[in-house]
Amino acid sequence: MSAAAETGAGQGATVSARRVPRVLSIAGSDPSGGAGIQADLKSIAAVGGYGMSAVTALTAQNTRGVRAVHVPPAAFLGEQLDAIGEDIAIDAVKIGMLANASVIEVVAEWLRRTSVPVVVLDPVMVATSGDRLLDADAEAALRELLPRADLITPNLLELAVLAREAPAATWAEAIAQAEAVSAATGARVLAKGGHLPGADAPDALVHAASATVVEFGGARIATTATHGTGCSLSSAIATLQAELGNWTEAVDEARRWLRESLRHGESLEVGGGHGPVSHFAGLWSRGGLRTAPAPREIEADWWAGIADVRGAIDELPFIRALADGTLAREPFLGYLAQDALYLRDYARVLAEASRLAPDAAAQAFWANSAHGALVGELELHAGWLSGGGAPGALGVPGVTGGAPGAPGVTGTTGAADAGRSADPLHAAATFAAEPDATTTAYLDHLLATGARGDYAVLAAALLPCFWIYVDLGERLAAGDFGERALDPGHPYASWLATYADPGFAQATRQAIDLVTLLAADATPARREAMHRAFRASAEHELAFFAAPLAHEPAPRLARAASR
Ligand SMILES: Nc1ncnc2c1ncn2[C@@H]1O[C@H](COP(=O)(O)OP(=O)(O)O)[C@@H](O)[C@H]1O
Ligand SMILES: Cc1ncc(COP(=O)(O)O)c(N)n1
Repeated sequence: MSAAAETGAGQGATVSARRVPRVLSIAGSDPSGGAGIQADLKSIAAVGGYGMSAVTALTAQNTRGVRAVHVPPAAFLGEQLDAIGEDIAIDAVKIGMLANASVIEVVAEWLRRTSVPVVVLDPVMVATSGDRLLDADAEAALRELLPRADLITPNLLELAVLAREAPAATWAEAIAQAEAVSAATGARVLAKGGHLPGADAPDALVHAASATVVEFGGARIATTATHGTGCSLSSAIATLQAELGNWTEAVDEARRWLRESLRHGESLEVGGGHGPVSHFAGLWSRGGLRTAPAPREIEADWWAGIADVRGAIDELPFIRALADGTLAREPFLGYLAQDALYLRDYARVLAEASRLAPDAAAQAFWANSAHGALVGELELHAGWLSGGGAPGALGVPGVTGGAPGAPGVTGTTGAADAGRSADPLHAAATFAAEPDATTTAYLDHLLATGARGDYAVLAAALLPCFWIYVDLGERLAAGDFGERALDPGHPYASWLATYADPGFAQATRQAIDLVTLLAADATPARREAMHRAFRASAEHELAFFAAPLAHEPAPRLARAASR
């Protein structure tokens, strides 16, 4: 019982290689983790980048406020920047807290001699708590740095300072100030409405050179968790701009991510002041937290997990006698008769997998397997069961290692077939037997798994029939069960050849790849259900091989007399 399937187009196991932007944050440290480089690294990772950080200053702060600031010698920041820049290609830089004029000078000098495709500057001056994060006398130096940025992301108060005006009282005033700053610096300016009164928290991307203003509307989210929103937004935009190459799309996507993170911030229960946003809330809920094993690991685990079943199959008198040619004709024909019945329904279940398959390649694979099981393998069975001559001379029926899409059968296999039924499916003897309890149990398991409609679980249940047979066939053909199995005059040579066929091995490889890829992508619970179905089928395989030489079939239950 195996699916001698033709090799249809397989389920590719490759995951598309997306370029992960390498993003550097030049910013201050917030030990409470909500703002500064800590927020930046989380944000970069949350939107799909690889984060790096060069620390400008150390703050002692929490969600309630900043207690102290320590600025290491600016030259040491230069050392950090050189260490990173001399080794790593940087796709984007986000600049945050700069603390004082000498820090700004080091950053400006580094930017002058480093080519970075994306520079986002968040002109941090005052924390959400109201504490100063930039020396008052450093404003002039900061102003000189602005033209080096591609995008500047000031909050309302910072925008007013940069525009040398009073803080905007209306959104229209904020946009006008952003236009002025953009015109003066050449950079795009993102005006942010987080500090506006009212029910809305809009942002606007302003570019004076192209006279464009793109507004992003959005209702204000009722939350106290706004610590680090500016840091988080600017690093997310830098990352997304490196990936998407489009400022409007980058801002739009970053805002959607930030709003989702804002909604979940309070649930973190961090601190008694303005808490942080929950940077990974969306990822956690959509992707889960558990690690997933790779397909190759699943393959090794599942195979090792049925080592007991495989060992028991190897020891079966039926397999031993089949290998050394001492198996009597009766149990062999009994086995083939049950196998023919099995294959007929197995093909139905393969067809059900084809019906449920989510893509055309998998659909074709299962359909080909169904065809191969019915037509290809049954040719062998029909030859024997119809009493046809010496099937050992038949060669390999059914399994042709042809191109994808080619039918998985050989109609006839030459002169040696003479005397055999031309159409095995119509040969009266093929399905003449009654299914015994073992065959019925295996088929019930497969048919029920198919009826439950979970494609991944069904695919896992179908796998042992491929895998155990191909493994057995290959080891028999390699002489692992004795040299006699290699003898062309072996009485069951046609059976041995069928399951050692390279086309069958190739189809089995595809089935393993397809199932283990599904398992790797599944939730842990679903993967476990797949594994249970796989294990159950393997146990049925053992029972199926044991049945022909089991001493006595289990006594039939006496029917209750009906009145
Ligand atoms: N309560 C809120 N609801 C929705 N968005 C907000 C809220 N608070 C801030 N934002 C958004 O967070 C980002 C940071 O804005 P803002 O708070 O103005 O800057 P900063 O953190 O630099 O002071 C902006 O996109 C702003 O619209
Ligand atoms: C080290 C550091 N950098 C920046 C901010 C600004 O935080 P916010 O984004 O809430 O304005 C901060 N509080 N601490």
